[in-house]
Amino acid sequence: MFTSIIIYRLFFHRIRHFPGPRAAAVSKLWSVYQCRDSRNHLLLDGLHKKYGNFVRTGPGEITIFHPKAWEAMDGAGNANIRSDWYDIVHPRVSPIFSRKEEDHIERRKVWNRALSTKSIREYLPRILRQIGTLESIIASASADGEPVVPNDIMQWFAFDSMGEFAFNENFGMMKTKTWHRAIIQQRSALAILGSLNHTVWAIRLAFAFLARFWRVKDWMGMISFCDQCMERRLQTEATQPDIASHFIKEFHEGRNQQNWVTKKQLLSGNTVSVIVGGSDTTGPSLILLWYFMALYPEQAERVYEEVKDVDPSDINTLANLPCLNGFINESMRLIPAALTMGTRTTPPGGMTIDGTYIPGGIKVAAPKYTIFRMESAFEDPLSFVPERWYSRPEMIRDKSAFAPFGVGRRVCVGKNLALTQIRLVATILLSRYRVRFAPGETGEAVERDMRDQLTAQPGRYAVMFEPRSVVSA
Ligand code: HEM
Repeated sequence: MFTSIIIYRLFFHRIRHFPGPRAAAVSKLWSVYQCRDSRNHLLLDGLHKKYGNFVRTGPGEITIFHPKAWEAMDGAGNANIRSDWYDIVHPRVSPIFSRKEEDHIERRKVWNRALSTKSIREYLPRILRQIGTLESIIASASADGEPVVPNDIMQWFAFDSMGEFAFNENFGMMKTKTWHRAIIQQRSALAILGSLNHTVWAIRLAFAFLARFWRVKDWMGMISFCDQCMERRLQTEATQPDIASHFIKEFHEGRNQQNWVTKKQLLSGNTVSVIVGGSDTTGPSLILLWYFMALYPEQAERVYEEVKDVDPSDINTLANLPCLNGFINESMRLIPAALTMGTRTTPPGGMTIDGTYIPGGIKVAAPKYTIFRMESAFEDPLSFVPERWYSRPEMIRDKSAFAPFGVGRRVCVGKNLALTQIRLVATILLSRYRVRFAPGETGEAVERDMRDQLTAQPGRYAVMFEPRSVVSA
Protein backbone atom coordinates (compact mmCIF):
# COMPACT_ATOMS: atom_id res chain seq x y z
CA MET A 1 0.00 0.00 0.00
CA PHE A 2 2.80 2.42 0.95
CA THR A 3 4.45 1.76 -2.40
CA SER A 4 1.29 2.65 -4.30
CA ILE A 5 0.88 5.86 -2.23
CA ILE A 6 4.48 6.85 -3.01
CA ILE A 7 4.05 6.08 -6.73
CA TYR A 8 0.81 8.05 -6.81
CA ARG A 9 2.33 11.07 -5.06
CA LEU A 10 5.39 11.11 -7.27
CA PHE A 11 3.90 10.36 -10.69
CA PHE A 12 0.14 10.90 -10.71
CA HIS A 13 -0.65 13.64 -8.19
CA ARG A 14 -2.27 16.84 -9.55
CA ILE A 15 0.74 18.89 -8.45
CA ARG A 16 3.41 16.41 -9.63
CA HIS A 17 4.71 18.92 -12.20
CA PHE A 18 5.76 21.48 -9.53
CA PRO A 19 9.49 21.33 -8.77
CA GLY A 20 10.78 20.47 -5.30
CA PRO A 21 12.64 17.80 -3.37
CA ARG A 22 11.37 14.30 -4.26
CA ALA A 23 11.28 13.30 -0.60
CA ALA A 24 9.06 16.29 0.23
CA ALA A 25 6.60 15.16 -2.45
CA VAL A 26 6.42 11.75 -0.77
CA SER A 27 5.84 12.85 2.83
CA LYS A 28 5.75 15.91 5.08
CA LEU A 29 7.91 13.94 7.47
CA TRP A 30 10.77 15.13 5.28
CA SER A 31 10.12 18.71 6.44
CA VAL A 32 9.77 17.57 10.05
CA TYR A 33 13.23 16.04 9.83
CA GLN A 34 14.75 18.99 7.96
CA CYS A 35 13.35 21.39 10.56
CA ARG A 36 14.43 19.39 13.60
CA ASP A 37 16.45 22.44 14.67
CA SER A 38 13.58 24.88 13.99
CA ARG A 39 15.06 26.56 10.91
CA ASN A 40 12.07 26.38 8.60
CA HIS A 41 12.74 29.93 7.38
CA LEU A 42 16.21 28.94 6.15
CA LEU A 43 15.02 25.63 4.70
CA LEU A 44 12.34 27.39 2.63
CA ASP A 45 14.74 30.17 1.62
CA GLY A 46 17.11 27.50 0.29
CA LEU A 47 14.30 25.72 -1.57
CA HIS A 48 13.31 29.00 -3.23
CA LYS A 49 16.89 29.56 -4.43
CA LYS A 50 17.10 26.02 -5.78
CA TYR A 51 13.65 25.45 -7.27
CA GLY A 52 12.15 28.88 -8.02
CA ASN A 53 8.94 30.66 -7.09
CA PHE A 54 6.52 27.73 -6.78
CA VAL A 55 7.90 24.76 -4.89
CA ARG A 56 6.20 21.51 -3.96
CA THR A 57 7.00 21.24 -0.24
CA GLY A 58 4.64 18.40 0.63
CA PRO A 59 2.53 15.72 -1.01
CA GLY A 60 -0.35 18.20 -1.27
CA GLU A 61 1.45 21.46 -0.55
CA ILE A 62 2.91 24.28 -2.63
CA THR A 63 5.03 27.04 -1.12
CA ILE A 64 4.71 30.28 -3.05
CA PHE A 65 7.55 32.80 -3.23
CA HIS A 66 5.92 35.76 -4.89
CA PRO A 67 5.28 39.38 -3.81
CA LYS A 68 1.58 38.94 -4.56
CA ALA A 69 1.26 35.70 -2.58
CA TRP A 70 -0.51 37.12 0.47
CA GLU A 71 -2.93 39.15 -1.59
CA ALA A 72 -3.81 36.05 -3.58
CA MET A 73 -4.19 33.96 -0.44
CA ASP A 74 -6.06 36.39 1.83
CA GLY A 75 -6.83 39.52 -0.20
CA ALA A 76 -10.10 40.72 -1.71
CA GLY A 77 -12.10 38.16 -3.63
CA ASN A 78 -10.11 35.08 -2.61
CA ALA A 79 -11.96 31.92 -1.62
CA ASN A 80 -9.18 30.12 0.24
CA ILE A 81 -9.80 28.79 3.70
CA ARG A 82 -7.35 28.38 6.55
CA SER A 83 -5.62 25.00 6.43
CA ASP A 84 -6.05 22.13 8.89
CA TRP A 85 -3.20 23.62 10.97
CA TYR A 86 -5.75 25.98 12.48
CA ASP A 87 -7.47 23.05 14.23
CA ILE A 88 -4.39 22.84 16.41
CA VAL A 89 -6.10 23.75 19.69
CA HIS A 90 -9.40 22.01 18.82
CA PRO A 91 -11.99 22.04 20.40
CA ARG A 92 -10.96 25.54 21.47
CA VAL A 93 -11.76 28.20 18.89
CA SER A 94 -11.13 31.93 18.30
CA PRO A 95 -10.89 34.10 15.17
CA ILE A 96 -7.46 32.74 14.35
CA PHE A 97 -8.53 29.19 15.08
CA SER A 98 -11.46 29.41 12.65
CA ARG A 99 -11.42 27.70 9.31
CA LYS A 100 -14.92 28.44 8.03
CA GLU A 101 -15.25 32.07 7.01
CA GLU A 102 -18.71 32.54 8.58
CA ASP A 103 -17.32 31.41 11.97
CA HIS A 104 -14.32 33.65 11.55
CA ILE A 105 -16.41 36.74 10.80
CA GLU A 106 -18.63 36.11 13.83
CA ARG A 107 -15.75 35.40 16.23
CA ARG A 108 -13.72 38.40 15.10
CA LYS A 109 -16.41 40.95 16.03
CA VAL A 110 -15.63 40.97 19.74
CA TRP A 111 -11.90 41.34 19.03
CA ASN A 112 -12.55 44.32 16.78
CA ARG A 113 -14.19 46.00 19.76
CA ALA A 114 -11.54 44.90 22.27
CA LEU A 115 -8.73 46.27 20.08
CA SER A 116 -10.44 49.28 18.53
CA THR A 117 -8.77 52.70 18.51
CA LYS A 118 -11.00 53.69 21.43
CA SER A 119 -9.96 50.64 23.45
CA ILE A 120 -6.26 51.20 22.71
CA ARG A 121 -6.63 54.72 24.12
CA GLU A 122 -8.06 53.17 27.29
CA TYR A 123 -5.05 50.84 27.56
CA LEU A 124 -2.58 53.68 26.88
CA PRO A 125 -1.89 54.69 30.52
CA ARG A 126 -1.03 51.05 31.25
CA ILE A 127 1.23 50.79 28.20
CA LEU A 128 3.07 53.89 29.44
CA ARG A 129 3.32 52.45 32.96
CA GLN A 130 4.76 49.21 31.62
CA ILE A 131 7.31 51.17 29.62
CA GLY A 132 8.13 53.03 32.86
CA THR A 133 8.92 49.70 34.53
CA LEU A 134 10.96 48.61 31.51
CA GLU A 135 12.90 51.86 31.71
CA SER A 136 13.62 51.36 35.39
CA ILE A 137 15.38 48.05 34.58
CA ILE A 138 17.41 49.82 31.94
CA ALA A 139 18.16 52.78 34.23
CA SER A 140 19.50 50.59 37.01
CA ALA A 141 21.60 48.48 34.60
CA SER A 142 22.97 51.59 33.00
CA ALA A 143 23.78 53.18 36.41
CA ASP A 144 25.78 50.06 37.26
CA GLY A 145 27.45 50.05 33.83
CA GLU A 146 25.85 46.66 33.17
CA PRO A 147 24.59 45.40 29.81
CA VAL A 148 21.00 44.26 29.31
CA VAL A 149 19.75 41.38 27.22
CA PRO A 150 16.83 42.51 25.02
CA ASN A 151 15.79 38.85 24.58
CA ASP A 152 14.81 38.90 28.26
CA ILE A 153 13.59 42.37 29.00
CA MET A 154 11.60 42.90 25.80
CA GLN A 155 9.82 39.55 26.21
CA TRP A 156 9.11 40.33 29.88
CA PHE A 157 7.69 43.66 28.79
CA ALA A 158 5.48 42.06 26.12
CA PHE A 159 4.09 39.39 28.48
CA ASP A 160 3.65 41.71 31.46
CA SER A 161 1.85 44.19 29.21
CA MET A 162 -0.48 41.54 27.88
CA GLY A 163 -1.27 40.42 31.44
CA GLU A 164 -2.12 44.03 32.27
CA PHE A 165 -4.45 44.96 29.46
CA ALA A 166 -5.83 41.51 28.73
CA PHE A 167 -6.65 40.55 32.35
CA ASN A 168 -5.77 43.40 34.67
CA GLU A 169 -3.16 41.04 36.07
CA ASN A 170 0.50 41.72 36.69
CA PHE A 171 2.69 38.77 35.69
CA GLY A 172 5.51 40.63 37.48
CA MET A 173 8.43 39.53 35.33
CA MET A 174 9.92 42.99 34.91
CA LYS A 175 9.56 43.68 38.65
CA THR A 176 11.27 40.45 39.69
CA LYS A 177 13.58 40.32 36.65
CA THR A 178 12.81 36.63 36.28
CA TRP A 179 10.86 34.52 33.83
CA HIS A 180 7.38 33.44 35.00
CA ARG A 181 7.21 29.64 35.11
CA ALA A 182 4.18 29.66 32.81
CA ILE A 183 6.03 31.66 30.19
CA ILE A 184 8.98 29.28 30.30
CA GLN A 185 6.45 26.50 29.74
CA GLN A 186 4.88 28.43 26.89
CA ARG A 187 8.23 28.85 25.15
CA SER A 188 9.05 25.19 25.61
CA ALA A 189 5.61 24.26 24.26
CA LEU A 190 5.87 26.47 21.19
CA ALA A 191 9.27 24.98 20.40
CA ILE A 192 7.35 21.84 19.39
CA LEU A 193 6.10 23.81 16.42
CA GLY A 194 9.64 24.33 15.13
CA SER A 195 9.49 20.94 13.44
CA LEU A 196 6.08 19.37 14.03
CA ASN A 197 4.31 22.43 12.62
CA HIS A 198 4.35 20.59 9.31
CA THR A 199 2.29 17.67 10.56
CA VAL A 200 -0.61 18.93 12.61
CA TRP A 201 -1.92 15.36 12.81
CA ALA A 202 1.25 14.37 14.71
CA ILE A 203 0.74 17.25 17.12
CA ARG A 204 -2.87 16.21 17.69
CA LEU A 205 -1.75 12.62 18.30
CA ALA A 206 0.88 13.84 20.76
CA PHE A 207 -1.75 15.88 22.61
CA ALA A 208 -3.97 12.80 22.83
CA PHE A 209 -1.35 10.26 23.94
CA LEU A 210 1.64 12.14 25.34
CA ALA A 211 -0.07 14.81 27.41
CA ARG A 212 2.13 14.07 30.45
CA PHE A 213 5.42 13.78 28.62
CA TRP A 214 8.11 15.84 26.94
CA ARG A 215 7.21 19.34 25.75
CA VAL A 216 3.60 18.23 25.29
CA LYS A 217 3.33 18.47 29.08
CA ASP A 218 4.40 22.12 28.79
CA TRP A 219 1.84 22.68 26.04
CA MET A 220 -0.88 21.42 28.36
CA GLY A 221 0.59 23.60 31.14
CA MET A 222 0.47 26.61 28.82
CA ILE A 223 -3.20 26.08 27.97
CA SER A 224 -4.01 25.52 31.62
CA PHE A 225 -2.17 28.73 32.62
CA CYS A 226 -4.23 30.68 30.06
CA ASP A 227 -7.44 29.14 31.39
CA GLN A 228 -6.43 29.95 34.97
CA CYS A 229 -5.84 33.60 34.03
CA MET A 230 -9.36 33.73 32.67
CA GLU A 231 -10.79 31.86 35.70
CA ARG A 232 -9.19 34.39 38.06
CA ARG A 233 -10.48 37.22 35.94
CA LEU A 234 -14.01 35.76 35.99
CA GLN A 235 -13.93 35.91 39.80
CA THR A 236 -13.02 39.60 39.90
CA GLU A 237 -14.52 42.91 38.93
CA ALA A 238 -12.20 44.74 36.53
CA THR A 239 -10.90 48.02 37.94
CA GLN A 240 -9.98 49.27 34.47
CA PRO A 241 -11.14 48.30 30.98
CA ASP A 242 -9.40 45.19 29.69
CA ILE A 243 -9.57 42.83 26.72
CA ALA A 244 -11.02 40.02 28.84
CA SER A 245 -14.09 42.10 29.72
CA HIS A 246 -15.12 41.97 26.04
CA PHE A 247 -14.72 38.19 25.92
CA ILE A 248 -16.57 37.75 29.22
CA LYS A 249 -19.46 39.91 28.02
CA GLU A 250 -19.72 37.77 24.93
CA PHE A 251 -19.55 34.65 27.09
CA HIS A 252 -22.49 35.78 29.22
CA GLU A 253 -24.55 37.34 26.45
CA GLY A 254 -23.40 35.22 23.49
CA ARG A 255 -25.57 33.85 20.76
CA ASN A 256 -28.55 31.97 22.20
CA GLN A 257 -28.04 28.91 20.06
CA GLN A 258 -24.60 28.31 21.59
CA ASN A 259 -24.52 25.98 24.55
CA TRP A 260 -22.33 26.55 27.59
CA VAL A 261 -19.59 24.15 26.45
CA THR A 262 -19.30 25.86 23.07
CA LYS A 263 -19.08 29.26 24.70
CA LYS A 264 -16.46 28.01 27.16
CA GLN A 265 -14.36 26.69 24.27
CA LEU A 266 -14.58 30.07 22.59
CA LEU A 267 -13.58 31.82 25.81
CA SER A 268 -10.63 29.49 26.25
CA GLY A 269 -9.55 29.80 22.58
CA ASN A 270 -9.74 33.60 22.82
CA THR A 271 -7.65 33.52 26.00
CA VAL A 272 -4.90 31.40 24.44
CA SER A 273 -4.94 33.62 21.34
CA VAL A 274 -4.57 36.84 23.30
CA ILE A 275 -1.75 35.61 25.55
CA VAL A 276 0.31 33.85 22.89
CA GLY A 277 -0.67 35.94 19.84
CA GLY A 278 -0.44 39.20 21.73
CA SER A 279 2.95 38.74 23.35
CA ASP A 280 5.04 36.19 21.51
CA THR A 281 4.85 38.47 18.47
CA THR A 282 5.41 41.91 19.98
CA GLY A 283 8.25 40.53 22.13
CA PRO A 284 10.37 39.23 19.21
CA SER A 285 9.59 42.37 17.17
CA LEU A 286 11.03 44.52 19.96
CA ILE A 287 14.06 42.27 20.41
CA LEU A 288 14.78 42.66 16.70
CA LEU A 289 14.11 46.39 16.70
CA TRP A 290 16.86 46.99 19.29
CA TYR A 291 19.18 44.66 17.40
CA PHE A 292 18.81 46.85 14.30
CA MET A 293 19.17 50.01 16.44
CA ALA A 294 22.51 48.72 17.75
CA LEU A 295 23.57 47.55 14.30
CA TYR A 296 22.73 50.85 12.57
CA PRO A 297 23.39 53.60 15.16
CA GLU A 298 23.32 56.40 12.60
CA GLN A 299 19.80 55.35 11.57
CA ALA A 300 18.80 55.14 15.24
CA GLU A 301 20.05 58.72 15.71
CA ARG A 302 17.81 59.89 12.87
CA VAL A 303 14.86 58.39 14.68
CA TYR A 304 16.02 60.06 17.89
CA GLU A 305 16.15 63.47 16.19
CA GLU A 306 12.59 62.92 15.04
CA VAL A 307 11.09 61.70 18.32
CA LYS A 308 13.04 63.66 20.95
CA ASP A 309 10.48 66.45 21.27
CA VAL A 310 7.32 64.46 20.61
CA ASP A 311 4.79 63.92 23.39
CA PRO A 312 4.64 60.11 23.65
CA SER A 313 0.99 60.11 24.62
CA ASP A 314 0.23 61.62 21.20
CA ILE A 315 -0.05 58.25 19.49
CA ASN A 316 -1.50 59.72 16.29
CA THR A 317 1.62 61.82 15.73
CA LEU A 318 3.84 58.82 16.43
CA ALA A 319 1.95 56.79 13.84
CA ASN A 320 2.90 59.32 11.18
CA LEU A 321 6.58 59.93 11.86
CA PRO A 322 8.51 58.87 8.74
CA CYS A 323 11.88 57.92 10.28
CA LEU A 324 10.38 56.05 13.24
CA ASN A 325 7.92 54.08 11.13
CA GLY A 326 10.44 53.58 8.33
CA PHE A 327 12.83 52.04 10.86
CA ILE A 328 10.13 49.77 12.31
CA ASN A 329 8.99 48.66 8.84
CA GLU A 330 12.52 47.94 7.71
CA SER A 331 13.21 45.92 10.83
CA MET A 332 10.00 43.90 10.27
CA ARG A 333 10.84 43.49 6.61
CA LEU A 334 14.25 41.97 7.17
CA ILE A 335 13.11 39.79 10.06
CA PRO A 336 9.33 39.54 10.51
CA ALA A 337 8.02 38.09 13.78
CA ALA A 338 5.94 35.58 11.82
CA LEU A 339 8.76 34.19 9.66
CA THR A 340 6.89 31.45 7.84
CA MET A 341 3.60 30.82 9.63
CA GLY A 342 0.25 30.83 7.83
CA THR A 343 -1.09 28.20 5.45
CA ARG A 344 -4.29 28.18 3.44
CA THR A 345 -6.19 25.57 1.42
CA THR A 346 -7.16 26.52 -2.12
CA PRO A 347 -10.86 26.52 -3.08
CA PRO A 348 -12.30 23.69 -5.26
CA GLY A 349 -11.69 25.73 -8.41
CA GLY A 350 -8.04 26.31 -7.51
CA MET A 351 -6.14 29.58 -7.52
CA THR A 352 -4.03 31.36 -10.13
CA ILE A 353 -1.13 33.61 -9.23
CA ASP A 354 0.96 35.37 -11.87
CA GLY A 355 -0.20 32.86 -14.48
CA THR A 356 0.56 29.77 -12.37
CA TYR A 357 -2.48 27.64 -11.64
CA ILE A 358 -2.61 25.78 -8.31
CA PRO A 359 -5.39 23.18 -8.24
CA GLY A 360 -8.15 23.07 -5.61
CA GLY A 361 -7.72 21.48 -2.19
CA ILE A 362 -3.96 22.17 -2.09
CA LYS A 363 -2.28 23.61 0.98
CA VAL A 364 -0.40 26.82 0.16
CA ALA A 365 2.20 28.67 2.20
CA ALA A 366 4.02 31.97 1.60
CA PRO A 367 7.05 32.53 3.87
CA LYS A 368 7.33 36.19 4.76
CA TYR A 369 11.02 35.85 5.60
CA THR A 370 11.92 35.09 1.98
CA ILE A 371 9.23 37.12 0.21
CA PHE A 372 10.23 40.29 2.11
CA ARG A 373 13.77 39.78 0.77
CA MET A 374 12.87 39.26 -2.89
CA GLU A 375 14.52 41.40 -5.59
CA SER A 376 11.20 41.55 -7.41
CA ALA A 377 9.68 43.31 -4.38
CA PHE A 378 12.52 45.47 -3.04
CA GLU A 379 15.61 47.08 -4.52
CA ASP A 380 18.78 46.05 -2.67
CA PRO A 381 16.61 43.76 -0.53
CA LEU A 382 19.26 42.52 1.88
CA SER A 383 20.34 46.01 2.97
CA PHE A 384 18.77 47.87 5.87
CA VAL A 385 17.41 51.02 4.23
CA PRO A 386 14.57 52.63 6.26
CA GLU A 387 14.49 55.50 3.71
CA ARG A 388 12.76 53.19 1.24
CA TRP A 389 9.61 53.70 3.36
CA TYR A 390 9.65 57.52 3.17
CA SER A 391 12.19 59.35 0.98
CA ARG A 392 13.18 56.60 -1.47
CA PRO A 393 9.92 54.95 -2.57
CA GLU A 394 11.55 53.76 -5.81
CA MET A 395 13.30 51.14 -3.65
CA ILE A 396 9.95 49.42 -3.11
CA ARG A 397 9.05 47.57 -6.28
CA ASP A 398 5.92 45.87 -5.00
CA LYS A 399 4.45 47.14 -1.75
CA SER A 400 1.95 44.29 -1.55
CA ALA A 401 4.88 41.99 -0.74
CA PHE A 402 5.15 43.57 2.71
CA ALA A 403 2.54 42.02 5.01
CA PRO A 404 4.08 41.41 8.47
CA PHE A 405 0.58 41.39 9.96
CA GLY A 406 -1.11 39.57 7.09
CA VAL A 407 -3.71 41.16 4.80
CA GLY A 408 -7.41 41.23 4.03
CA ARG A 409 -10.14 39.97 6.31
CA ARG A 410 -7.71 37.78 8.25
CA VAL A 411 -5.25 40.61 8.93
CA CYS A 412 -3.93 40.73 12.50
CA VAL A 413 -6.59 42.27 14.69
CA GLY A 414 -3.90 43.36 17.19
CA LYS A 415 -1.85 45.24 14.59
CA ASN A 416 -2.62 48.74 15.92
CA LEU A 417 -2.05 47.76 19.53
CA ALA A 418 1.27 46.10 18.66
CA LEU A 419 2.46 49.04 16.58
CA THR A 420 1.43 51.50 19.29
CA GLN A 421 3.47 49.58 21.85
CA ILE A 422 6.49 49.29 19.57
CA ARG A 423 6.43 52.98 18.60
CA LEU A 424 6.11 54.03 22.23
CA VAL A 425 8.94 51.79 23.47
CA ALA A 426 11.20 53.06 20.69
CA THR A 427 10.28 56.72 21.26
CA ILE A 428 10.58 56.76 25.03
CA LEU A 429 13.78 54.73 25.30
CA LEU A 430 15.52 56.37 22.35
CA SER A 431 14.80 59.86 23.59
CA ARG A 432 16.54 59.01 26.88
CA TYR A 433 19.24 56.54 25.83
CA ARG A 434 21.67 55.76 23.11
CA VAL A 435 22.01 52.07 22.46
CA ARG A 436 25.11 50.15 21.42
CA PHE A 437 26.27 46.56 21.53
CA ALA A 438 27.86 45.59 24.85
CA PRO A 439 31.69 45.31 24.82
CA GLY A 440 32.69 42.15 22.95
CA GLU A 441 29.17 41.74 21.51
CA THR A 442 28.65 41.77 17.73
CA GLY A 443 25.01 40.75 17.56
CA GLU A 444 26.05 37.89 15.30
CA ALA A 445 24.04 35.33 17.28
CA VAL A 446 20.73 37.11 16.63
CA GLU A 447 20.32 35.77 13.11
CA ARG A 448 22.71 32.84 13.39
CA ASP A 449 20.83 31.24 16.30
CA MET A 450 17.35 32.40 15.33
CA ARG A 451 14.68 29.72 15.57
CA ASP A 452 11.38 29.64 13.69
CA GLN A 453 8.95 28.36 16.32
CA LEU A 454 5.60 29.75 15.26
CA THR A 455 7.24 33.13 15.76
CA ALA A 456 10.85 34.23 15.38
CA GLN A 457 13.03 33.47 18.40
CA PRO A 458 16.18 35.52 17.81
CA GLY A 459 19.55 34.48 19.25
CA ARG A 460 20.66 36.23 22.42
CA TYR A 461 22.64 39.45 22.44
CA ALA A 462 23.51 42.16 24.93
CA VAL A 463 23.40 45.94 24.65
CA MET A 464 24.36 48.95 26.74
CA PHE A 465 21.84 51.73 27.12
CA GLU A 466 23.77 54.98 27.68
CA PRO A 467 21.82 57.91 29.17
CA ARG A 468 21.86 60.75 26.66
CA SER A 469 22.67 63.38 29.29
CA VAL A 470 25.90 61.49 30.11
CA VAL A 471 26.70 60.80 26.45
CA SER A 472 26.41 64.43 25.46
CA ALA A 473 28.21 65.74 28.58
C1 HEM B 1 4.28 42.67 16.12
C2 HEM B 1 3.23 42.03 16.59
C3 HEM B 1 2.33 41.13 15.80
C4 HEM B 1 2.54 40.49 14.60
C5 HEM B 1 3.78 40.54 13.73
C6 HEM B 1 1.34 39.75 14.30
C7 HEM B 1 1.15 39.00 13.16
C8 HEM B 1 -0.05 38.37 12.84
C9 HEM B 1 -0.29 37.64 11.62
C10 HEM B 1 0.73 37.45 10.50
C11 HEM B 1 -1.55 37.18 11.66
C12 HEM B 1 -2.25 36.29 10.61
C13 HEM B 1 -2.06 34.87 11.09
C14 HEM B 1 -2.66 33.80 10.20
O1 HEM B 1 -3.66 34.01 9.54
O2 HEM B 1 -2.09 32.72 10.20
C15 HEM B 1 -2.12 37.60 12.91
C16 HEM B 1 -3.41 37.31 13.31
C17 HEM B 1 -3.90 37.61 14.56
N1 HEM B 1 -3.26 38.32 15.56
FE1 HEM B 1 -1.46 39.20 15.41
N2 HEM B 1 0.45 39.93 15.32
C18 HEM B 1 1.00 40.77 16.26
C19 HEM B 1 0.43 41.23 17.42
C20 HEM B 1 -0.81 40.85 17.90
C21 HEM B 1 -1.41 41.32 19.13
C22 HEM B 1 -0.79 42.37 20.08
C23 HEM B 1 -2.60 40.65 19.28
C24 HEM B 1 -3.64 40.72 20.37
C25 HEM B 1 -3.63 41.48 21.39
C26 HEM B 1 -2.76 39.78 18.11
C27 HEM B 1 -3.83 38.96 17.88
C28 HEM B 1 -4.08 38.34 16.66
C29 HEM B 1 -5.31 37.62 16.36
C30 HEM B 1 -6.49 37.40 17.30
C31 HEM B 1 -5.21 37.19 15.04
C32 HEM B 1 -6.25 36.44 14.22
C33 HEM B 1 -7.04 37.45 13.39
C34 HEM B 1 -8.13 36.83 12.57
O3 HEM B 1 -8.01 35.69 12.17
O4 HEM B 1 -9.12 37.51 12.31
N3 HEM B 1 -1.65 39.94 17.30
N4 HEM B 1 -1.19 38.33 13.61
